[in-house]
Amino acid sequence: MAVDAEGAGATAGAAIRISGLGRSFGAGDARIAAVRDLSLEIASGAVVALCGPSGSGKSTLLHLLAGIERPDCGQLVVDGVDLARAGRRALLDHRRRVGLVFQRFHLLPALSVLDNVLVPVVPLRVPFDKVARARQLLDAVGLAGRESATPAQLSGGQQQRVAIARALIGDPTLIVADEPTGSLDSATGVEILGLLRRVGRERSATMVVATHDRDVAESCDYVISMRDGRLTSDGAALPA
Ligand SMILES: Nc1ncnc2c1ncn2[C@@H]1O[C@H](COP(=O)(O)OP(=O)(O)OP(=O)(O)O)[C@@H](O)[C@H]1O
Repeated sequence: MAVDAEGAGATAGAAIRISGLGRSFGAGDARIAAVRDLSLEIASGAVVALCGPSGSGKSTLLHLLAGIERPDCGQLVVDGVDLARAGRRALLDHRRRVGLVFQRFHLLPALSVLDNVLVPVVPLRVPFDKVARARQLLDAVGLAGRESATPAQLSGGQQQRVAIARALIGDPTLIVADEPTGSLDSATGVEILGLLRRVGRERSATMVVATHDRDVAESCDYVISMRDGRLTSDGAALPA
């Protein structure tokens, strides 16, 4: 199965090439194959929705893509690096190029909005002014002026905007979002996905979004579905 990039900003060639990918948990009779014999190509810059019932393996696939989990078997090549075989250093470098967005935002409650955005780059030496970049991103997600607020002072949608800014601070080439609208009402969810798409596109980032929400899935370029750890659909573009 192959998923192409649509629209501006895409570069030639697949950013993600997956072949015969497998990941299991547990042992013996309790062994669960969360991802099994999965093959897929996603071109750089594509925005892909990943659908499927609970337990079908979506989060596991996202964790594999992000380099948080290691595959048991198969190939998982992201920007030329096979994460199944990469050494520790290469895996760390990969993780730095991934922006993560979660359903429950995972903001640190004691930190200000600005400091939350800065968290991923605090330990890193980066070729830009971290604070200036964080402020710029907060502006881009519509939160200029709220830098000193704490997460508890923000609505759910605003907290997810902070999480999106945090995901972008390291200039990711891949954005992995696990149910990013799952804690939001549906209008806010579509708005947040629109924002994520816009900021992702501006950076030509490839984006994979796990979602149960049909509206969110339809707003992506492609929809792929999983069941029992396998892909069930062929990644055809949905009609506009
Ligand atoms: N760390 C783990 N240890 C044991 N089993 C796991 C682990 N992670 C995932 N699983 C199992 O793997 C299967 C796939 O889980 P996964 O979370 O990837 O599915 P999902 O499609 O993301 O589900 P949901 O939509 O509910 O988040 C499930 O049976 C789950 O219980």
